[in-house]
Amino acid sequence: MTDYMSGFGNEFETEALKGALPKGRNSPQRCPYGLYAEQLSGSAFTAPPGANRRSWLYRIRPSVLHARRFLATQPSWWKTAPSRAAGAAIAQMRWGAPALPDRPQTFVESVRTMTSCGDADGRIGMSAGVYLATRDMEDDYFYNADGELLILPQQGRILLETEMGKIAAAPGEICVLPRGVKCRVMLPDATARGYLCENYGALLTLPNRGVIGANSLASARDFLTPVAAYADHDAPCRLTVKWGGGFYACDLDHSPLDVVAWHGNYAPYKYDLRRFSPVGALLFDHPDPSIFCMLTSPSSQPGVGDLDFVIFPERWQVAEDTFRPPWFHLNAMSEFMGLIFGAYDAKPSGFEPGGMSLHNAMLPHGPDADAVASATKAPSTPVKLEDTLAFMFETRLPQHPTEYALTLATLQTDYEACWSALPKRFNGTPGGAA
Ligand SMILES: O=C(O)Cc1cc(O)ccc1O
Ligand SMILES: [Fe+2]
Repeated sequence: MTDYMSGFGNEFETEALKGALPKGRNSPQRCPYGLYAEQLSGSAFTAPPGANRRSWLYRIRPSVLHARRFLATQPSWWKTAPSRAAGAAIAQMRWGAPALPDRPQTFVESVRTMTSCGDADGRIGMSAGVYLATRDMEDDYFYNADGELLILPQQGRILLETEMGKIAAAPGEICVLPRGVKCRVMLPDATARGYLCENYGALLTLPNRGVIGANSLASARDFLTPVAAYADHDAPCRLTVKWGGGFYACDLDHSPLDVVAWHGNYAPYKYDLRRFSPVGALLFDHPDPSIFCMLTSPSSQPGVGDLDFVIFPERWQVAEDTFRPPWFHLNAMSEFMGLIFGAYDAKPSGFEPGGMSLHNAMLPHGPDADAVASATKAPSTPVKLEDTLAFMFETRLPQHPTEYALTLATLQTDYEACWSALPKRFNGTPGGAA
């Protein structure tokens, strides 16, 4: 049912009907099968090679027939930067996993933004949040004009039916839906919970590996883009568009997922995070987490991410005479974290699968008292961190929690207590207290 092509940012071509792709040109006088040719630009027409992204879609009806009059729909929990909730104090913050709603909500209706930063209109920054879906988007379609969506299933699979093909994703996998690509989200397991990052800035891309070289981390060949799949379905439905932070809907008389063939380098994709090949400390010390960056949205500052998507996968820890968990630190960038499964070494308890934390720019954080107690005594033998998958959305911009985040029932109001049992070890002797 789902089939994929491999590679990252390739020039793909795919047709659901043989001969549907025009040969050797993009916009012939008449397209095969009477299809309409439509270009979807993911970058300025003039963007340099490497950054220039666009695809040609051959569809049953052009998108202008999808866009009747759009009417503003009701406000949602899906917030867009700039947006600041009143009364947010500076604090390290942590939340338990949010519960699924007890009423039916589609993927789009169920998005709850936790933090946002930058400015969607300025094409800078991101938002981080969750989806808590309990209903298929049967006659509901959606596209996001404000940014690309990075979707991380945490509980329950999703079937992301896009106009460029279908993506099936389970916990442990991610998918990316580019700005402007129409979709609906179906729930093979009836409900689905996961994390969502909306990237307003430059398209996510593979980070520079620098001295690591041409291999390791995420490999281009492990990214999967769906083959063309279309619906020739004439029935009433609804298209919702997120544009400039607002939501607008229009009625349609046919499915907008009607692309029979397409070619180009702007398309949705998925990636299995278990394919990531981590590189780490082989002798001593805990390196910076940037070694675990799997995708980045570069900013105008060289080497600095508007958004770095960093994962903490299963791996061996072998460093000798080293405090192995993350160190105490203050970061110029801000860190939103989530946990897909297992436990995170800096927070052996309290940070639960489906939960979240926010360690904002220049706010101190690090391993909790329990992690420190065990890691300072653990033998320096090789240890495998197994059955664990945490991630971080790291951005150069400070993140602002939403009203939803500040009032969520699972907000751990005593989070900072996880450090309060850290003992004073200094006692004037070189060995310190035992
Ligand atoms: O704060 C965190 O838990 C994330 C993190 C992990 C790490 O190994 C080093 C730095 C860092 O911010
Ligand atoms: Fe950190």
